[in-house]
Amino acid sequence: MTERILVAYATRYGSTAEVAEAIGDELRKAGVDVDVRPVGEVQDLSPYRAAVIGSPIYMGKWLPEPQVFIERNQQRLRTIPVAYFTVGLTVTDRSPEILRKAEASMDSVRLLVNPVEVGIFPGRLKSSGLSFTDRTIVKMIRATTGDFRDWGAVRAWAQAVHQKIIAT
Ligand SMILES: Cc1cc2nc3c(=O)[nH]c(=O)nc-3n(C[C@H](O)[C@H](O)[C@H](O)COP(=O)(O)O)c2cc1C
Repeated sequence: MTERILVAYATRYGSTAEVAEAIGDELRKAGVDVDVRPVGEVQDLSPYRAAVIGSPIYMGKWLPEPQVFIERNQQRLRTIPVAYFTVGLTVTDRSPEILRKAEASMDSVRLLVNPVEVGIFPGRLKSSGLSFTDRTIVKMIRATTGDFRDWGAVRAWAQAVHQKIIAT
């Protein structure tokens, strides 16, 4: 079987795409071929030995695209190791309650395909470039803007995922 791994992601403002690229880089360092793709561009899963799929959280939920992708491809995904990652701002606070809520954003996809690993990472919120609706929500909830991504944690997680994949 091929050693190629897919890292597929959804993003609205690019921060999850960069997390996906960092995961891809780390897997490449471990010696595997990796494709990092927006989930909407993935047509065929047959080349892949494993898949890492991630989304940012918006209003407590994953974006729809990766959920639809997992639902559509659940049969194939159930035959290979799959890992999920979630990017959100609340999880800069690593308290159990906050992490449990962030975990809940993956409940529906976990029911479809059980992952070998999950990762929850702090993201980035920019003050400019947001859609009108998102800007309004950010103002309303007085969200803190900034880049809280922890590249060390992302890379360590990618290494752990690689270990799980080769052990499966
Ligand atoms: C309108 C809006 C709603 C958000 N809702 C949540 C949320 O419910 N939980 C959370 O942890 N982060 C939330 N965030 C923060 C995003 O998950 C974070 O900024 C993420 O890094 C964005 O990813 P992207 O740049 O790939 O789109 C929200 C951000 C916006 C703009």
